[in-house]
Amino acid sequence: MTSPVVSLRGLSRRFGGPDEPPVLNGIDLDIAPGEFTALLGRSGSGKTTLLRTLAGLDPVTEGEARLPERRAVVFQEPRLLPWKSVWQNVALGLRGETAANRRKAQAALREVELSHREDAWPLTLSGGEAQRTGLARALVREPELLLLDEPFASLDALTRLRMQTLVAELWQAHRPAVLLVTHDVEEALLLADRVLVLDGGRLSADLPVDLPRPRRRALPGFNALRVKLLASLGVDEDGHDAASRAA
Ligand SMILES: Nc1ncnc2c1ncn2[C@@H]1O[C@H](COP(=O)(O)OP(=O)(O)OP(=O)(O)O)[C@@H](O)[C@H]1O
Repeated sequence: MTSPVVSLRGLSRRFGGPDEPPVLNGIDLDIAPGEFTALLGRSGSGKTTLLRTLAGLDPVTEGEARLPERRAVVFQEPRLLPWKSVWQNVALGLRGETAANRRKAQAALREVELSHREDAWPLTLSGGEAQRTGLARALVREPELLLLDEPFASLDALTRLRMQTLVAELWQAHRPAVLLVTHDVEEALLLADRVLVLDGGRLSADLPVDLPRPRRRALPGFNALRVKLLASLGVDEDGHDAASRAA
């Protein structure tokens, strides 16, 4: 087996004192090069905390984390610098607005279909355009690990569908390992090879998604996986809390 691009062993993270339960509690996880992984879990289960550790933004205080050098993150809000143009924001991924980096930024903007907005100011962009700029800024680094923290959550439904397709295409073209944090079970199944569920500080499910690509909701097996994942999140098919229904 090729060696994993990410390897976590016994990773724990606590924010409170020693009496507080840890947010992450002894996580073991390997992610293979090029693997598309989705991370689900209830609100407050620690998804962003895990993503920030993989991004190298938070220190590892308990356990071990082996991470690749080239990592890039796209957050829910695009976090663009308003005083820099679109291409200059993309070039931030490269450190330095040289002619060569400008060409790389332009190539990344072509890939996210935003060439026509290269000189625009971030405040004039739509939500979808801003997120595509964020994606271009991540891609331009040619990351081995691309971390996506609910990148479509604040977009309207149609833009969200377009962005999901774009991310699937970019992943197939560049093949970084991806960790996508999402609340959306269908989004996880449309994009990922593997879905993890975080619960009580541990990975409570690790489900392979062996559906053919391009993915569609109408594929045989899609709904069965959806129901299985919802169950591992403690929700039944209609969105009811399984525990409260059983009571
Ligand atoms: N810097 C911090 N200081 C103190 N507590 C924190 C910090 N960051 C996260 N937490 C706590 O850790 C827990 C997990 O937070 P996290 O944001 O990782 O959850 P999440 O699964 O991403 O939630 P959501 O789905 O609502 O975004 C929460 O209880 C949160 O309050």
